Amino acid sequence: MDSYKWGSSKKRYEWKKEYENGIAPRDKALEDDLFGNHAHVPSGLNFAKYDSIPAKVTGQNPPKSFESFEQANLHPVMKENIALARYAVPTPVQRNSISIVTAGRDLMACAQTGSGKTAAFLIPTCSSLFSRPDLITRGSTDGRRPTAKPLVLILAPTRELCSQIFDEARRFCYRSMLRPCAVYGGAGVQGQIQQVLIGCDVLVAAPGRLLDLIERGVISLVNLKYLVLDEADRMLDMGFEGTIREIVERKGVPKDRQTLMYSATFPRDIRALAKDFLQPDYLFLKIGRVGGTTTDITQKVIWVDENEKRDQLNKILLSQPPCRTLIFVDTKRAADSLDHYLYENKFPSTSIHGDRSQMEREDAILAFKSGTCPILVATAVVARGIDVKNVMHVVNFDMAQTIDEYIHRIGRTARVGNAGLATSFFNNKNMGVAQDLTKVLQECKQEIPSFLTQYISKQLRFRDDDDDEDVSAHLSNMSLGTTSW
Ligand SMILES: Nc1ncnc2c1ncn2[C@@H]1O[C@H](COP(=O)(O)OP(=O)(O)OP(=O)(O)O)[C@@H](O)[C@H]1O
Repeated sequence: MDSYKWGSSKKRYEWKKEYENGIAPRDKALEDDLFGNHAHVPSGLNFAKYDSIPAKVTGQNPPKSFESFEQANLHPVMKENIALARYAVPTPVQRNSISIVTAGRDLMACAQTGSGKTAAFLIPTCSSLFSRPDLITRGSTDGRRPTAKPLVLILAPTRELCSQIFDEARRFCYRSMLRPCAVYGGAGVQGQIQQVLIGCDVLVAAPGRLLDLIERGVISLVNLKYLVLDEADRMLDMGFEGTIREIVERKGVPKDRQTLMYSATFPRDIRALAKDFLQPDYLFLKIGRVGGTTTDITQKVIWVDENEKRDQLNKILLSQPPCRTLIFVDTKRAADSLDHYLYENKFPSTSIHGDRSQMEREDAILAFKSGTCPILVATAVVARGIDVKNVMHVVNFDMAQTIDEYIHRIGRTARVGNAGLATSFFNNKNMGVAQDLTKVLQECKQEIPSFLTQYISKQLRFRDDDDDEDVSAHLSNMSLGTTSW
């Protein structure tokens, strides 16, 4: 177990004092690890189409966005790292987010899956700190127990997502003084403590493990400059809200930090709740529709009764050229059982769910990424944020129970302008999502199967897509019981 290489202990650039008066040297081996082909998700033919998606900023005096990374007011080292990552042009969420964060404003941002939200917060926050060596602290030398004092805290809902954002942070902090770290449950806590005590300026954390390390006195948030909630609507829903409040409101987080929130979906009631954490003059950015998806995904919905699902899946997998396929099921047991079935039928599959040990979870993602097991059976644990190149097909073996969950799941394919396919098995058990699903299919001009035609709307209206100032009004109407949808 000790010799296992956890995601959180991966190598990062180690700044040395002697670099202070010059330029930090390159580290060729690390550069290959961070920016080599294996780490690169090439943008697709439809990348240019991002420009046609309307971007809207709501709030007082928003700063102007910019056209190219060159025009943005970024540190030269950050510009080099962006070039190494092969990002030629910023996506719309990056253009707007970088200028808003650089202008010192709080932000709630909503943009489609796979459109570069991670870099939209890492680039401006880290870049602004590259020129602030005065803020960086390292363990005390006076014999007292050292405490890590991060300047940037990124909270994310799953261990896999923390590990992935940590990888991005290792890229964007390359050749800088900032040392990124990740803490999340399941992985060896001692190794994580060792790492944060060496130096921890950018911390990617799952809420539970972070709270534990704050309570042990290993991490203190008193120096925080930026608080980022990735998958913010998930971080503020019932499962996490209490822990987030505990961390943000009762653990010494400075009131004058900047707070940034990102997601592809943002239900109106959660947006209203999110205001508790934002400055009153925060800006609300939406690229396209809140909760919308990309037209680069071909969405197929087919009727399949429960007892026919396995046969149907078998047929689909055999009828398509072998490609990286992610299959979602509802429960941990279903994941185990379907993985077993596929394995017995000689498909190269593996599976991931919350009852697996963290070692098994990291191994499953690695096998899927490397292509050793190009079929991954998963529960919702990888529905959000996970970015694996060339996922060509997402199958909802068990249909998602909410439209937002559906949007995140199918968003594992067709990332950064690539095309992808999502096939959903639908039957009597899924009628609860029929109306919202039909709207999404209509909006994206997808084929609507005969069993959904009764839900076709003459006028498409989406309840989460109003601008942010409407949210409070909506909530008070709701409490009066006058909401009509
Ligand atoms: N400007 C860019 N040019 C090219 N590729 C980019 C650019 N920005 C981001 N990418 C790549 O796009 C992919 C998707 O980015 P990211 O995971 O941040 O998307 P996201 O919007 O957070 O998606 P999700 O909502 O699913 O979490 C990543 O592989 C990232 O490296």
